[in-house]
Amino acid sequence: MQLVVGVAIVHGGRVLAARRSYPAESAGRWELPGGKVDRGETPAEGAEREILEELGCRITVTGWLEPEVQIRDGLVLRVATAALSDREPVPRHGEHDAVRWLRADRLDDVDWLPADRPFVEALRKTLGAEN
Ligand SMILES: Nc1nc2c([nH]c(=O)n2[C@H]2C[C@H](O)[C@@H](COP(=O)(O)OP(=O)(O)OP(=O)(O)O)O2)c(=O)[nH]1
Repeated sequence: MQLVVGVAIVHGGRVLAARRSYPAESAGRWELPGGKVDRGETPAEGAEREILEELGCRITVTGWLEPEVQIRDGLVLRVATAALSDREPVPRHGEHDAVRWLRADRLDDVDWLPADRPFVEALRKTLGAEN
């Protein structure tokens, strides 16, 4: 079973969503940036490494959201909440072609990947608690 970590970076009462540029079936849809946790890495270490690679910024994992969602055979998604530790995230390496900071009342504005949808209500609560 391969674990994928999506990271809900929360800052100023908003969460960062990223638009995938590939593969074709996911292109144009939105996700929480992150990726596959490597062997020998904790999920939090994987989250911090993927965000540094994809967005060029450091984060600190602050918690985990329920539930755990099967993306497809052999691939499971967990979502971490995280705080920004330094500069603003900027997409690099072409995996994402846009990012947006969404407030609680804007979470439905983007077309989330199916596996991310079960997390939207938990995200709304997390952001509501920040305000
Ligand atoms: N990162 C991320 N991936 C997600 C989310 N929701 C979702 O279905 N996925 C899927 C898309 C991909 O099929 C898979 C993660 O692959 P990835 O391409 O982000 O991971 P990676 O950077 O480690 O990938 P790789 O190129 O090394 O295979 O999980 C999400 O919120 N965040």
